[in-house]
Amino acid sequence: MSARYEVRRSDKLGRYLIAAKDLKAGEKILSDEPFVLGPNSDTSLVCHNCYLPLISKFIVCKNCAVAPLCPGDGCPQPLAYNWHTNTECEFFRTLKLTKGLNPMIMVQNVGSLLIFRAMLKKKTDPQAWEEFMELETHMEKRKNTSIWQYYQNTVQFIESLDFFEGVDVNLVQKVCAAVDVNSFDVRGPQIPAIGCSEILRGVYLKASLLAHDCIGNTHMAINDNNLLVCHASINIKKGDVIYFNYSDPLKGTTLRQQHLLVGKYFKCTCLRCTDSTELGTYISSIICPECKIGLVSMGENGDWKCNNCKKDYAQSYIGKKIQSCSDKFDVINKKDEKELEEYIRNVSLLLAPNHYLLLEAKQRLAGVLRDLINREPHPTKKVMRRKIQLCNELLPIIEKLVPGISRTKAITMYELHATMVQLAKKKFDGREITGSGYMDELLNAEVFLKRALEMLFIEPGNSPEGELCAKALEEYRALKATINSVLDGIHAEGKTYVNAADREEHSQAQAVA
Ligand SMILES: C[S@@+](CC[C@H](N)C(=O)[O-])C[C@H]1O[C@@H](n2cnc3c(N)ncnc32)[C@H](O)[C@@H]1O
Repeated sequence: MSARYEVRRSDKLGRYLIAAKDLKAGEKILSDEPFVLGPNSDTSLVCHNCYLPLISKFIVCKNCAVAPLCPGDGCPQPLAYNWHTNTECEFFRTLKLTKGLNPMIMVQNVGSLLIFRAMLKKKTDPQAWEEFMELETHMEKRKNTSIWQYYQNTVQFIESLDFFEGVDVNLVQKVCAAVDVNSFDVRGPQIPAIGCSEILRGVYLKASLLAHDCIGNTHMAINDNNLLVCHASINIKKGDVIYFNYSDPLKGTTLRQQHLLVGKYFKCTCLRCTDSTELGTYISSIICPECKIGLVSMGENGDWKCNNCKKDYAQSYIGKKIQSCSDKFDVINKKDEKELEEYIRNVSLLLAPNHYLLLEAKQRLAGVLRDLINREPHPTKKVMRRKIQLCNELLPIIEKLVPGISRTKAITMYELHATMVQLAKKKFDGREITGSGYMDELLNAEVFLKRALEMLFIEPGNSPEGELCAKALEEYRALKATINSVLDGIHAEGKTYVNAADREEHSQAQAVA
């Protein structure tokens, strides 16, 4: 396989990747095993072998008598990886004898486990360690700031172990910085009986070289074995920079920039960040309090201006208005349909129609309605119509901000198709639409399901999205069968089905004649 990317370096980006050849949307660019993976620094106790939370009790590894592990039958099998490796186990045994390392010290310092394991690589995998040490750390910007202070406990813990020469404050802080600047969120193992997972952090040496842009051109997936696979999300031309969006594309510029500045230490100057309308979505804008017609957006100097009456507003004034909408969102019950509807109604009077707070509320509401439709034996058409409306409102914005292959887009399209099919069936069963009308609606739904499937196909099989892909494929087969049987029904009545577009064309031609 010829190389798909090359490493380059610039003053602005440091090292970054470019396409070594034209890459098609959906084409694999790289795959990467984690250099290190572990819990966040603010974690509660987790099993040192599988990273499942240890809620009330644990056992201690029989060999080293140090590592806290899953009680009872042990870690759920099969395990993707044993994080408490033989090497670490022997190492802990030695530290127990020489430095008095014991399980309680590990319990107290579980937030430093990831850093400890990264440092252990210096002994166990010196070549990967060298590469890890080359990663961007922004050490100078971190020195003596609150983050430096925050990691002092980790420094003390690692220093107390004194497990190899040359361990000092700067080295431990550098490892903490390399993890902070370069790690990816990774879904931990599923917690039995609850079904959800903790979020872990993983450093991937190849993938961490990807530069950021708020309109990325890649799609990243990490499977249950923690393998990261990066695909092109749109066509990328040879020589183009390969970008990954480090931030949340459905947040406004101020929030994205804050996240990048605080966590990654740079100010993003991408096309979206320098466009006050954010590619025409007005995702951060509010309705002008003066003329009530225009939208007020933030210009480059940080001041806000209405695009209709041109009135200027101070950042503090607009900031307060958005903050009050955000505070209201924080306190509502996001599982309650009525509360979400009321929130959407109220803030729609203040915020631009695609404001990120409204988008989030609409995404939540679509999820609540999905659960309601799936739970109720006879969901109403009103609920189905509302869910379809929400998906239709969300999709064009997602399309603009995350062009090409996107997980959120795929899931929204899948959800849209599912409810379109359910609603069409209900209307057909209730004789509200004819066989042809039913066919029209099923074919419309099929378009969304096909597009969702095209995107879901690259998701790893052993991930929730991969499972959704398998489910969507089943539903695609079922939809095809329904379409064929509806078509048979039309033919049995001695009629032929003409699709909606052709019917329209035909009636226009007749009108002209
Ligand atoms: C995950 S690392 C990427 C690899 C890094 N360039 C290196 O040489 O190790 C993230 C860092 O890359 C730089 N970077 C990435 N994208 C950038 C961008 N769009 N503008 C400025 N700096 C960027 C920043 O220094 C950021 O903290």
